[in-house]
Amino acid sequence: MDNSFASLPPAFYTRLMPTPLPSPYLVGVSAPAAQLLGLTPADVAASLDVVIGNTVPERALPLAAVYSGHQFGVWAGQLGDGRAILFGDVATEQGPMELQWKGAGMTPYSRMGDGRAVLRSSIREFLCSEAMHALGIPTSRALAVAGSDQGVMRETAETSAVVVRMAPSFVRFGSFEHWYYRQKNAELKVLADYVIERFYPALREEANPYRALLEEVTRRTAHLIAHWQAVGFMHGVMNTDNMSILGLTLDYGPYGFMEAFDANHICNHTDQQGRYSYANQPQVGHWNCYALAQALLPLIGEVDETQAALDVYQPEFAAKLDELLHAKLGLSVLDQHFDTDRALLDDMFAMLEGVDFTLFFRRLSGVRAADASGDEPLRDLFIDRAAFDAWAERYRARLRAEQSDDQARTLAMNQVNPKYVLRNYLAQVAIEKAQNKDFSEVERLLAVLQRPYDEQPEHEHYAALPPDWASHLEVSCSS
Ligand SMILES: Nc1ncnc2c1ncn2[C@@H]1O[C@H](COP(=O)(O)OP(=O)(O)OP(=O)(O)O)[C@@H](O)[C@H]1O
Repeated sequence: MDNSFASLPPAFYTRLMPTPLPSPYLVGVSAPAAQLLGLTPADVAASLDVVIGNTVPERALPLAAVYSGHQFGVWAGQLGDGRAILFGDVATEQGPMELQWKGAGMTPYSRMGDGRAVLRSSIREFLCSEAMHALGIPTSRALAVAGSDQGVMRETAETSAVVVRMAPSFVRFGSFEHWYYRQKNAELKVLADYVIERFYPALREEANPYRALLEEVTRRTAHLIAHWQAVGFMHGVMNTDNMSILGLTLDYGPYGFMEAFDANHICNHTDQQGRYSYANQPQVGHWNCYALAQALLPLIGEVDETQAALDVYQPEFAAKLDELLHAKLGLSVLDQHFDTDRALLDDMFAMLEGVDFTLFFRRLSGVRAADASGDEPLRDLFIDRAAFDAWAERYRARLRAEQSDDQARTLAMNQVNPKYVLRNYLAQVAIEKAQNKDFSEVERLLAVLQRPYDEQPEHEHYAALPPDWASHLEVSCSS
């Protein structure tokens, strides 16, 4: 095991060891994540001491990286890996993957924190990382989660856990902001060169590789957020220290999937102003790229060039979202339908208010082009049936302009509209069982979420509307 990040000068991190936890137990393993590393779940289970951070793999060089960032729009100064420890990278068929423990103890960047993560939030990160991957959305992965009964204090007493997560890199926008705000241009350049060399080698040939880097990261971020919007994912804490330089979904905290549609929904109870609401995510993504642009300005050199790189955000986001929404509706993007499609989509979102987001799109594939005979299950989701009927007629008219027949379209739509997403209450059920040492639901739920587009008749209830008690669930930054 190597640690490429450790090839950077020592100013970028602090070498340290994880702090052991007593009597660890395995909570869950992701078989596909293990497979990527050439391991079986049994191999991972046999290495429980490594998963929890009590044993450091041979040749690993554990370290905590320094970064800064804007939190809720305000410059927060130095942050850094306060509870994540990078221990090395492993070659995989998708290129080298860095491995981190999250929750493995204090680091010099822990500030007021205890360096720990609770079982609840660790299960949420584990499940959602793998669920997002299965949905086809760029994300950090999670190999395994292990727990220990060592207590940690949050709003109430909870127990500790560690997630082993993986990504080609955990470098964040805030990693660049860190050096920019300290006016350390030499370090800024070292970091940018490292990222280009390792993750964007094609950009070395560009006239201005730093401008090209900004443009590419901006494009990836725009695409990532289009994916989030299309699947109804809300990140909850889109601070610049949670924005990946590779355009991955990073840091699963108080996230949520849209249930009863409300464009202004805020999934993070701590976010009282709704800065990170569903509707605001695209704009915040742009704002965050702006913060990165500011940090890269000394390397790019020209304000106009920097602005031009940033300007790709809006058109890239709009085009990607349009493409994804068209696919969700089983429509092709055709210029001659531009205006009707715009109106069809706008009116769809207006009509969707209060309707379950995931069920709506999944059931949409049952609509037939010729008549209303396939409408029923979808129509049942609406209180205002007349409004639905009127929209469905327009949708049908538009479907008739497509080449595809109903059957082919249904199949294609079911490949892009998931049946199973990680609803908060599903995670909650798994968490409560796990808190009583029953990890079977973590395993079952993970297996369901790893095939989100498949009909799984035996797991139909995982696709159902949330129960009444779920409306009282609140997730916050506390983790
Ligand atoms: N319990 C804790 N102990 C120490 N540091 C913490 C703790 N919780 C959060 N932090 C630190 O506070 C900052 C912001 O927290 P945030 O919840 O966004 O990150 P995180 O979930 O810990 O980590 P990551 O972004 O690596 O997934 C990060 O620098 C993080 O390391």
